[in-house]
Amino acid sequence: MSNLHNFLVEHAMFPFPQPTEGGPSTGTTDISLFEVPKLDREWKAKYAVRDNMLVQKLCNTLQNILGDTILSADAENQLLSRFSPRIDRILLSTGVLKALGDCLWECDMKLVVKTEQVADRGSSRIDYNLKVDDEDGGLVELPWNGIKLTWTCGQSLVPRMLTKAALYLGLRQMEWLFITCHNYWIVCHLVKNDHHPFLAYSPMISINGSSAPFRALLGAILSVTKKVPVEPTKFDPNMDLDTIDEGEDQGPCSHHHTGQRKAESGLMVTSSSQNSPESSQVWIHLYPFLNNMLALPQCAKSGNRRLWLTHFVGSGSTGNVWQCHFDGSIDFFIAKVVDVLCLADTDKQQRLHDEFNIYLTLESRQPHDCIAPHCYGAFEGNGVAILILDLCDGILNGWGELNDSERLQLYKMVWDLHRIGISHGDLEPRNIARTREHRLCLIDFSESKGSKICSELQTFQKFLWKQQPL
Ligand SMILES: Nc1ncnc2c1ncn2[C@@H]1O[C@H](COP(=O)(O)OP(=O)(O)OP(=O)(O)O)[C@@H](O)[C@H]1O
Repeated sequence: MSNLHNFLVEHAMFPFPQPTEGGPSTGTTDISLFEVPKLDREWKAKYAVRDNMLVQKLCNTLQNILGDTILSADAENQLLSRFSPRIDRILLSTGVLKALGDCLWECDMKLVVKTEQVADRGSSRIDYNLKVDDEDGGLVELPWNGIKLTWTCGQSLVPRMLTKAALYLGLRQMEWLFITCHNYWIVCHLVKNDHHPFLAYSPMISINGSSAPFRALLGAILSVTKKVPVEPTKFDPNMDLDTIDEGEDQGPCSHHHTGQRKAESGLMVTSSSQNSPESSQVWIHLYPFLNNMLALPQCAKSGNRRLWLTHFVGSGSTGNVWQCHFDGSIDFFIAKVVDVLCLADTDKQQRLHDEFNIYLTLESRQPHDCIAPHCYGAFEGNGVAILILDLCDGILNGWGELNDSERLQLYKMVWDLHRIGISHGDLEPRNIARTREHRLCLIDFSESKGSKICSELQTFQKFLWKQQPL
């Protein structure tokens, strides 16, 4: 018979590979500053406080909860098979989950992996979303997720990353977040408090020869599910999260493509509700891309250039797509929004720039509106880049929806595109839209390239006519 807590102190360790083995993560979570207004007051961290003892506090909580829980010889052998020689440390594999599940089992709790969204086109989202059986048999939403934020070893904790972690926690109404980067972990705790909710964060801790990261993780899970509070972090108002992104330092990605600040467009954007008081609305000033020659729609020209993102349409690998309208107008448009919060977002930003260049080419041709929705320009502001387009009625769900004349119309459209020297690069039904004038058009030029060969056209012909002659 041995003691579960002592067992964990001795065995709950991860391997410590060299940076070349696997390398640091460069993924990032998909969190938009536009989501800020959706945060409930108590979940919106306003400050960040470094707590050097945070991990230790979690380990102490775990020790208190486990007390002298005894392991039978069988249970010990079972756990040893999970923990020896080392726990598989990669969150995207199941080693950690199995080890956690076994420990919770010893505490008469069952771990259920609810959803698992693994890396998507180089951008890591939520790795795991877990549930634990609570004592009454109901399911508890487990506020723990391992996520990967862009953070290279040795880099100090940049405020921008903390802002993102705080947003992530607040939007998902979770208290704990474990950020991993190669051999290091950072633990974040959202401390809810009506007067000044804040984010407590640990210094970077190494997994080298230490079982503390795993114990802290289990401590966070058990403290929530068993409702055992962790020793509080002292509030310190020195680092104000709300003002972090203001000022001249616009972060690593800003002006990446332009190298200089552009003239302000007078355009502002928000996802705040129009019913919310002015004081709680979050507005971002927008600056046109340097090569933006396109004019805003007529309804935006009469003075008030405020853009309201009103309805979330969908998201893709480049960014989030919103329905929007200008102040005082009932004409709806589409805004394709890319977060530019950290270096890993530069890839998406580049895709938006490339897509905008395609729209510029199309807009300079007549009749441009046969191929794609009208584009009204591309802009960037604090942490975002945005493309404004005409709103279409919907997208195709499959090629089978097309009648004969639509197939011809579409084929001709792609033919025209290639004549201009552009290949779309992603001709799928989801990228074919129906306009409000009941025509078809192509959307999503984020994979488009200049093209000399027409293999895309040949493949497309096969899609449409299933290899039968025209
Ligand atoms: N002009 C538009 N009108 C209406 N809906 C649109 C428009 N543009 C995009 N959408 C919607 O938003 C979704 C995502 O847009 P889009 O495909 O441009 O984004 P993406 O990030 O480039 O996606 P992908 O991962 O396919 O490359 C589309 O599938 C469509 O439903």
